[in-house]
Amino acid sequence: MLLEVRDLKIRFNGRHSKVDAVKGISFSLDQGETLAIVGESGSGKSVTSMSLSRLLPPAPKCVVEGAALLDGENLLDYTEKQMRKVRGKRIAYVFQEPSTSLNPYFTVGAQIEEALRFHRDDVTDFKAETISLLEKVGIRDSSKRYGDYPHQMSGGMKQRVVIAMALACQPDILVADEPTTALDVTIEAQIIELLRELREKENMAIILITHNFGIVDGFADKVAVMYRGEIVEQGETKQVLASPKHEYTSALIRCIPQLGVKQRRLPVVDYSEIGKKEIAADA
Ligand SMILES: Nc1ncnc2c1ncn2[C@@H]1O[C@H](COP(=O)(O)OP(=O)(O)OP(=O)(O)O)[C@@H](O)[C@H]1O
Repeated sequence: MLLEVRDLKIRFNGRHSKVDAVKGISFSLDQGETLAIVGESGSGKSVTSMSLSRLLPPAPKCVVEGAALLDGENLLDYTEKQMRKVRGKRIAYVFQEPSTSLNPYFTVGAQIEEALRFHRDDVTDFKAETISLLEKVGIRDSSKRYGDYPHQMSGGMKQRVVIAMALACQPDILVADEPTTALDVTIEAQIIELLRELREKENMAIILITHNFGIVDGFADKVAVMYRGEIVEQGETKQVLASPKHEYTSALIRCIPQLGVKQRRLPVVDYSEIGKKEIAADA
């Protein structure tokens, strides 16, 4: 088992209030496997993924309990120095908005090279490796685009550059947190296709965080559905899609737009209907 998260709890302590953002969740990930964490805004998906690299504010503002075992070692017990060897190198992130991950004052080539210099002792020709990474993520004319600044690229291209930066570190786990939300639908499909290809070529495990069940089908091996800080259902994607056990999962699946099916408007999730109970087997 590459990653095993056990009874993870995350609490934010404000001056006047406390938020239990994650209430004891468990999941696991094997090498080369893809897990999708699906849920609506505020359900605790991002803080879960950020806790794995300890990117959350320190205690007492944010208290994280439980265990996140990477190859059997609990990341939550790591010192800051040990953690620096995990970030990027073992767990890398691609966030929603590529512009926030790129520095506008440096060329994309320089930014990928910086990641290589920091994380890879085996590379000697940084420029050549950068150009080959740009090619790998599907950027045409990569030797020319190497010298581009982020503003000279489209949103989809910038997200490809961010993915190249993540790949530069050869991570075991790539966390893609809503990687296509800021992009239009055709570009979304291309980025998901790129992640699918890379997973196979690089044998990376992927955690895809999304509110959109539509991009999970055919991409993720397993899915965990989060609702208000809890995983209400998890399992093989095909199984969950074919016969969801929880009302919230069914509601999310009903929101996937279907090609050829005319819908005046998307269904609305009716929260009054969502309890802890599972759907009856014959429902
Ligand atoms: N730094 C913080 N301080 C206080 N509360 C926070 C902080 N970060 C997140 N939270 C709270 O934790 C909860 C879970 O947030 P999280 O960002 O993980 O949700 P999410 O499911 O990823 O949603 P989104 O897709 O909108 O990012 C929310 O109630 C949020 O307000």
